[in-house]
Amino acid sequence: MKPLIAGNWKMNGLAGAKGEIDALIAKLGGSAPDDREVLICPPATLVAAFAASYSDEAIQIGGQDCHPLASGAHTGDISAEMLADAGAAYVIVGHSERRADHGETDAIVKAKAEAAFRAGLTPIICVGETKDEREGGKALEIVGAQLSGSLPETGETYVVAYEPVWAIGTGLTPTNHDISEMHDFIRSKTPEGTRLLYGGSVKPGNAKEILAISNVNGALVGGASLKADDFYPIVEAAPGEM
Ligand SMILES: O=C(CO)COP(=O)(O)O
Repeated sequence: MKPLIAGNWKMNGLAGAKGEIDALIAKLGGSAPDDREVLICPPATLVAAFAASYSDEAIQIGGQDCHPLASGAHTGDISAEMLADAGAAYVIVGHSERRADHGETDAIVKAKAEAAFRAGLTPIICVGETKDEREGGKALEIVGAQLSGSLPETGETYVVAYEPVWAIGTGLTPTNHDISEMHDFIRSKTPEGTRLLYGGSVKPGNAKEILAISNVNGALVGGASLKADDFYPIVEAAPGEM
């Protein structure tokens, strides 16, 4: 399988940030190498413009969230169909910032993943434990429960991102042993061929080591995806086809 290096821009980036993608593509020599996939998930306001600009480039565009329904009276929300219509290929669902800030349950995350399939998008389903849960020895149990509640049961392909909440934006990362243990665990709970991403303080300095861990098939990168100078070395650090 091809590793997937995905950038989650969160609520960052105005139209001028397109320059960072142009710079990234220039560093990549015009397009991402054939043996890895590169995805940028910008704020919803930029999805259509970016998807139109890069439709011929080997960089994909994704959304950061979607509503479970296709349309209706849901002020401020965006459906998976709208993201697909705007040119997105992927959508992140169940990010811990949405689970925490918007009360998203596993059942809602699962409904969003199913909405992504309905619209022809590939969902990136996020799971991860808090600091207290990790310190209490409950990381596997918590992630196991999130997986059983959030993963769709259809045979369609999805991506799982393991993002320990305490590692997001903190500069902290689990040990290689803990990442390996968790990814082996997630592998045992997901269909063969499912790509498993690690996310949480992935930086140019630690990407190579993390991406070399078995059952880590890519990264979901927050802060370090905003600048081409930081994101490019992470894309390059991924091993080729695995
Ligand atoms: O939440 C993340 C990606 O979805 C990770 O964020 P950071 O890379 O900034 O820690």
